Amino acid sequence: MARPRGAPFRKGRIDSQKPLTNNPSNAPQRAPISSLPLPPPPSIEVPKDTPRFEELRAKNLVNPTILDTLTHDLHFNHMMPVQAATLEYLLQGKDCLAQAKTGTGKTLAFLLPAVNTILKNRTRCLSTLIICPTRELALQIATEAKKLLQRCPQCKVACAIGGTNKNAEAKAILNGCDILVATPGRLLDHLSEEEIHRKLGSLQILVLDEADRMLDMGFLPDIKKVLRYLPNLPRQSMLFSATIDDQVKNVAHLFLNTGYEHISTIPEGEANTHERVQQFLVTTPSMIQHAPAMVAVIESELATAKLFKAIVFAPTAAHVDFYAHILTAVGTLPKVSVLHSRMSQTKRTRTTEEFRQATNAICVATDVIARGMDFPGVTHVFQVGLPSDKESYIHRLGRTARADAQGRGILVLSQVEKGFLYQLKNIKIQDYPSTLQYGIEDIEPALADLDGKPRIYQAWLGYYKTHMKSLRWSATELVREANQFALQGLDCPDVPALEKSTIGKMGLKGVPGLVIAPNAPGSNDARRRGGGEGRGQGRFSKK
Ligand SMILES: Nc1ncnc2c1ncn2[C@@H]1O[C@H](COP(=O)(O)OP(=O)(O)OP(=O)(O)O)[C@@H](O)[C@H]1O
Repeated sequence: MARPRGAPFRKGRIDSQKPLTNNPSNAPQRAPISSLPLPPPPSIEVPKDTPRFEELRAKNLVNPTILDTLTHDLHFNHMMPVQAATLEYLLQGKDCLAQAKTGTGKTLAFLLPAVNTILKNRTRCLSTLIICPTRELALQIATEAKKLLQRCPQCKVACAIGGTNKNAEAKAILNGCDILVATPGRLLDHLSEEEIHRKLGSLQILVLDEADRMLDMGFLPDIKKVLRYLPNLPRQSMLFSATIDDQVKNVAHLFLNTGYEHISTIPEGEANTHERVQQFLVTTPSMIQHAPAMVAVIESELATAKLFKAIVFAPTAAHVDFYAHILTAVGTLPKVSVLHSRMSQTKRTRTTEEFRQATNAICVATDVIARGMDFPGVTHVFQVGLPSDKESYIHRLGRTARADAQGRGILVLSQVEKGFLYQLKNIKIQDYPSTLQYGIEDIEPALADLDGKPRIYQAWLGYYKTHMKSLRWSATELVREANQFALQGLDCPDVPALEKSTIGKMGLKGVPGLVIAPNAPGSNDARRRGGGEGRGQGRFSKK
């Protein structure tokens, strides 16, 4: 049963073994987070049956300086399986499409051959172009490349990502860099400048990280445009991802030389999530309980965890702000931060860095950090509400249990969203083992000072509109659910009004239950037609 309406926000009270009662005095006592001893981060255990990097020295395949960096500075001794499977092949300059589970060292698998080529035939021109989907990932890859090149200060790494000073980026490229790590949009901006375009004139290596994302319908047109800018010279191309779909296989030939290898370290039919990640499902009666269920399951996990560094994934930036507000209001949880694309790049980069350094923390985020991000020591991944697709589920989950560490993944879905589980065949997800008690009343005090409710409502509507088919909802049902979410889940006094143009863009024109913003052209028309679309007319308000 939920906390009585209006009672104070519950604090740290879930016993993962026992159901809760309403009485806060029954809540198990937990030491404040700040007083918990902090064990060291999980150690990285690389399988010992893979070859050692030193074997590449004996075979004279890698520049000795790079090998010294790997083994002495970075303390990498044994290869990870994907490195063992691809390195010798890639070090010979061949092309490949490579697939390996999340967090298993794909970055080094493409960086090592790239860096080796740079040192072998340094042209003083841009030699390697690495394209990836997000700014954070580009910055991370650039950092990894710099680590690998730490004994070669003459080699430079630059980034071209959106949201930053374009002139400063252009200057770094024009001053001479060996590796450029870029996101597609900003890269195209730069390439339209003749001088920068010329810098790619002797490109030797092209890498598409998160290849399935880079080659999906969203990014493919831009990537094809980039391809047109590249010199018509022999080059080595490498495509890497944890998930490779048919679309990638269909278009891979546009990027890879004929005869390329498709190397996968995931056996046919095996799930591409790790056995090391225990995966659980929390089912809520409806979507309005997503937020209170999230609080309850986080508290439940926290009660038994020695360390708690969690990412909470939410469908939209507005959901992220909403969930972060609710989690912050609990008061007893580790520090909560947010990451989404509506933030300034400076803030995004600072938050990413702080979360990277943290040992006990919660980061609420959109898919902006779902792929590739290597935050050390993430113990839990929570996914609240429908993930956009199976790949998103897998990549988000892959933020924990990296490089052989352990982790837990918890998916919170409402009854109506559970059809999504059919997409996750081969992936073992158990029902959450403890009884959780929660109700919308639990979060009501926090809802009272929640800003931007209309924005959250609109984002909810926009997100679930794209999933109507899988939810088997008509437009009317979608709006009915959205309105219930606004009135009960967000505690709005009335259904928030939407601009007529927004309704049109969503393809929801004329759907009953929507409220058109007052003064917007059309709202009066709608009333004249007897559509009942005015704000707070009773039909769509609480009272
Ligand atoms: N041979 C190695 N020995 C020890 N640690 C390694 C080795 N190779 C990579 N790592 C570490 O493993 C972690 C995960 O690597 P990486 O980020 O490259 O994974 P990934 O496969 O690219 O993941 P994703 O699919 O999420 O993009 C990193 O912290 C990296 O430094």
